[in-house]
Amino acid sequence: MVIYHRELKQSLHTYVRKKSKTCSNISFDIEMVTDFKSLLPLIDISPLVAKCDDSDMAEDTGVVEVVQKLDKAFRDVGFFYVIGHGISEALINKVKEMTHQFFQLPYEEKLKIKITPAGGYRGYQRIGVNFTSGIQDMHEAIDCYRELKQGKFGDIGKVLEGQNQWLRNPQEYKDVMEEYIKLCTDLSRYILRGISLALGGLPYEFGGKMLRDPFWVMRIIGYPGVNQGDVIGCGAHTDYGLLTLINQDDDKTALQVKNVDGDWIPAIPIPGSFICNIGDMLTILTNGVYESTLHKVINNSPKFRVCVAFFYETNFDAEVEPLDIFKEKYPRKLVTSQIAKRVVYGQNLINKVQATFANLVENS
Ligand SMILES: N=C(N)NCCCC[C@H](N)C(=O)O
Ligand SMILES: O=C(O)CCC(=O)C(=O)O
Ligand SMILES: [Fe+2]
Repeated sequence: MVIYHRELKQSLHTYVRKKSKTCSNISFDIEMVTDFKSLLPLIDISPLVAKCDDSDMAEDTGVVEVVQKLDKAFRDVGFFYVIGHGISEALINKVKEMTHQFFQLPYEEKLKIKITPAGGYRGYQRIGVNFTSGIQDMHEAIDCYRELKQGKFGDIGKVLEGQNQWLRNPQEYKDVMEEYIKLCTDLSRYILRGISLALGGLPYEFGGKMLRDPFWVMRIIGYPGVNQGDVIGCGAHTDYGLLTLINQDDDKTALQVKNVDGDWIPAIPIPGSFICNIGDMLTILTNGVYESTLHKVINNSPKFRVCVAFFYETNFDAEVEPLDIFKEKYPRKLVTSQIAKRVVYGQNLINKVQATFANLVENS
């Protein structure tokens, strides 16, 4: 069952607009916006961003409040809206505008940066190339990965070696996206510090050897509009890494998140926000305390929808397993989880990529 309340959406938007007009320091009370059953929680993380590099951040009352909200959001839903993140709404919007422009180019033009296995699975894929659980996804996309130094990770790394591909159309697309990636990387690191505190650790529990040199993935996605019925834009899945930051179009609701009761909650867009969610590697590191949540995309609007998803990951060669501190604090949590208890991040990623693009043949 999909819970979708027009009134709820209306009131959420009015609430956000009113708040942003009346307060310069926007602050939300999560409970006023959501009950965790029909809408995702919303957290203003500005105190965390402000104090992030202070050694005494854990004593700040603003930080403590954010941390409590993060803990509740991640235990109950695994998803939340991030506001007060410090990335300008102008940049967030520019990224989406340029992405719309890219997808409007003629097909032949987009094919100039076509994804191939030999090119490290980087670049443009037409609608229907991507599969989730064996079913075709109705989206086109550009896939990008952090640069992998040739030979650094042996045979595992080789699969993803290649250059990210960009058309000079729109002109400054590459530069804007690279700036955006940098800011998203920083923001993810800040949120991770909050998560570390939320789990009862020090801010830097995730600074150890698995996370010193974090990998990242970015998917620039376009979902065609439809005139009737539900078309699966992306089938139900959990994300593979640590944290995901989703930047989606403001004017259509398409992403749906499964809640604890098994209902699909619509992730109604909130302008200027990111949606942040947990990936499988965080589930393993936290010994299963924070579980990655199933989500899917159905764009049933007649308009083309874009989403830019940034995935913040561990080191490429990290052997990911529960951190000792969380094993001690939360024993036996992972025993009940569906997720493996130990994986090599890069190998796990490659298995996913190869399954997703099983039908992609060289030179097609
Ligand atoms: N890097 C991430 N998380 N990408 C998410 C894509 C999810 C769908 C993919 N076809 C799959 O089957 O997993
Ligand atoms: O389009 C969206 O809103 C989310 C896409 C997504 O879940 C993914 O690429 O992993
Ligand atoms: Fe996802």
